Amino acid sequence: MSRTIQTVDAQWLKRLLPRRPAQAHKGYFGHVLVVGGDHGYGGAAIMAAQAAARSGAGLVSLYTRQEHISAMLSRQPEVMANHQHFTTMLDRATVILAGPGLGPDSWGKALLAQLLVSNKPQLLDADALNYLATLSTAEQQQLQHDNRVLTPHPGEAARLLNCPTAAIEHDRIAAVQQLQQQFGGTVLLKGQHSLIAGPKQQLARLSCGNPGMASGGMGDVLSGIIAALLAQGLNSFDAAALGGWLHGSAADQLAAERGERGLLATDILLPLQKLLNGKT
Ligand SMILES: NC(=O)C1=CN([C@@H]2O[C@H](COP(=O)(O)OP(=O)(O)OC[C@H]3O[C@@H](n4cnc5c(N)ncnc54)[C@H](OP(=O)(O)O)[C@@H]3O)[C@@H](O)[C@H]2O)[C@@H](O)CC1
Ligand SMILES: Nc1ncnc2c1ncn2[C@@H]1O[C@H](COP(=O)(O)OP(=O)(O)O)[C@@H](O)[C@H]1O
Repeated sequence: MSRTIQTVDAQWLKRLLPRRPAQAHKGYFGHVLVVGGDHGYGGAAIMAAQAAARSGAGLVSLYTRQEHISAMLSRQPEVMANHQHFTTMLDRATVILAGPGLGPDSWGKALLAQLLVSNKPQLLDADALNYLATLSTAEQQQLQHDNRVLTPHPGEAARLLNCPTAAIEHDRIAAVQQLQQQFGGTVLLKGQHSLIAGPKQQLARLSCGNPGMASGGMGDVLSGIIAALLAQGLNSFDAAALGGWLHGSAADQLAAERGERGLLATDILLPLQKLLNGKT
């Protein structure tokens, strides 16, 4: 069935993120648990946690390798970082973000086996997607749920659909819809004019973003933004679409001020807070 393509714009922000109630406390805005950062990849998980904190989540925790804990705390002490008590951390979280820097090894796989069966809202990126691609169709179907966001780049999308990356890029609309049908929830297919397909036949396209964003860690920051929006109560489609718009619009502001070349993923955090609050 063909879906109408919606364009995400600033109106979505007004509609989906109204002013906070005056009596609000941190418990109103959810608790994101970031799971990632195997040896050598701590930065990805740290950037995702930092982006979630900067995007309005009430609380953010990070489960990672012991060697990354002090880097996280010195960079952003608001994040609760731990390398033990995974089950307790999973129980306390309201939203799970898994994948950035998680790696392909047994450490990450064991964590995924535990968290994928949770029915809490989830965002899966990077190595969590690569793991999903290794499961049988029956296992993939068993793990589907509507409040889950998958954020593949075209290389990851190709692994999920078991086809060449060129086939994804050849027909991105068909690819995002096929991913959504096969894996359920919402799928955001990254790249120029990212596409978002949701569980109720929704389809949206971003017109923001620029090639300055082609730098390592940019997707990790996107995952943190979307997870924070899930934590604030948005459904998977709205969180992915609005998160993608905030991410691309922040990058466009930076590119207009400073140019595209040399844009870094953590730079996105600078304009992000103003954008989130409707101040451009
Ligand atoms: N600071 C840190 O700690 C950082 C850590 N990171 C962590 O590193 C881990 C590996 O993640 P990754 O994305 O680099 O590896 P991977 O999926 O194998 O991609 C390479 C392959 O996929 C393809 N491909 C990639 N992008 C594509 C695109 N847009 N469009 C099309 N194709 C694309 C590409 O194909 P190529 O074009 O090169 O032929 C190549 O085959 C992961 O844990 C991540 O979280 C990163 O987040 C960076 C910052
Ligand atoms: N040329 C481009 N135009 C618009 N957006 C882009 C472009 N290149 C990259 N991006 C965006 O930057 C992000 C890159 O994510 P990803 O490939 O997962 O990076 P990483 O794995 O390094 O974090 C995605 O949100 C993608 O849509």
